[in-house]
Amino acid sequence: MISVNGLRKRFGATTALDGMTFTVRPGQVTGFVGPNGAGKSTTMRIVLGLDAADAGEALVGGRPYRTLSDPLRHLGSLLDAAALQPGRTARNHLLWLAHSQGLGARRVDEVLTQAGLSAAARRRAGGFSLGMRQRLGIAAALLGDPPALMLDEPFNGMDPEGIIWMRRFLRALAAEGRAVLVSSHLMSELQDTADHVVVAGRGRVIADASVAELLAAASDGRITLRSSSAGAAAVLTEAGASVTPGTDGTLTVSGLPAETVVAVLNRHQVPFSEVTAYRASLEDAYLELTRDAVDYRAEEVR
Ligand SMILES: Nc1ncnc2c1ncn2[C@@H]1O[C@H](COP(=O)(O)OP(=O)(O)OP(=O)(O)O)[C@@H](O)[C@H]1O
Repeated sequence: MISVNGLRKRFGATTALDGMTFTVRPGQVTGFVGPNGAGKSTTMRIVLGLDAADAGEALVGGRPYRTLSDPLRHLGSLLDAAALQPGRTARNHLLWLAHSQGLGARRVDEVLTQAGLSAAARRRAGGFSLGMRQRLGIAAALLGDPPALMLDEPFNGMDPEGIIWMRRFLRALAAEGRAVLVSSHLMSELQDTADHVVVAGRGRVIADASVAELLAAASDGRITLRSSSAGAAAVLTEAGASVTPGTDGTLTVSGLPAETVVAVLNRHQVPFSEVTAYRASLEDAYLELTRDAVDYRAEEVR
């Protein structure tokens, strides 16, 4: 288990962390998302003892990371997949890490297989694509067979096949009972992967909930329907609903139960089809939550 309690951190005039607090539970993939500058990397660096917090604490299995005598057996981490010696082969890179922790070559070969890198084990890591470097980073994180994993943007640079592999792999690691924290810019990457999501903004937690809860809140009892009649939006608005036209000819309706929507359209003899409960995506939920916490946003195109 990883717990982050009231972390505060300033860099000069910038407040990077402003009371960041959350827990990463065993047996779950916890997504850690938020706009640029939300404080995700700073939080992870503090968990690993690479930065010192001004206040608060971060614990791994109940202890500060710096006090662990064999840390790779407690927490595996991937912060920067590009950080490796380009001249070393993948296997030698892992052997070097393994020896520093009293782990043998057999474990190195196991994690190379797990990460799908056996065939590339004797190639120089400097020639690896970003996706392969991510796999090598994951292999390194797994060396000590730790109960907790913390991965910063592991989907970065992965091709579609790699993304599917990574999703399944993270799920399997959580199913083995590990606590898995995964940061990402793209909420969509975490769909079908994360059980739980911590949304950060401006150095603190904006939402900390299960994926099911987030989706239910963002769906908010809305329904969608399809109608070719221009009158549909008008009669529903008049009946008290709020209506948003979609780009695909659908209307999203909120503020009225489905039965009332159907009754209103029938009463006004407005043709319609496909009345369904609106299902928000994780991306929708995220955009709604972070609307006020984004530092940099492109001007809307008019
Ligand atoms: N070493 C540093 N010196 C000065 N400012 C820093 C430093 N590290 C982080 N910051 C600032 O702290 C804030 C939080 O940054 P952090 O990298 O933790 O956010 P993030 O959520 O990981 O962002 P991103 O998604 O862009 O990686 C930002 O405003 C950033 O500019």
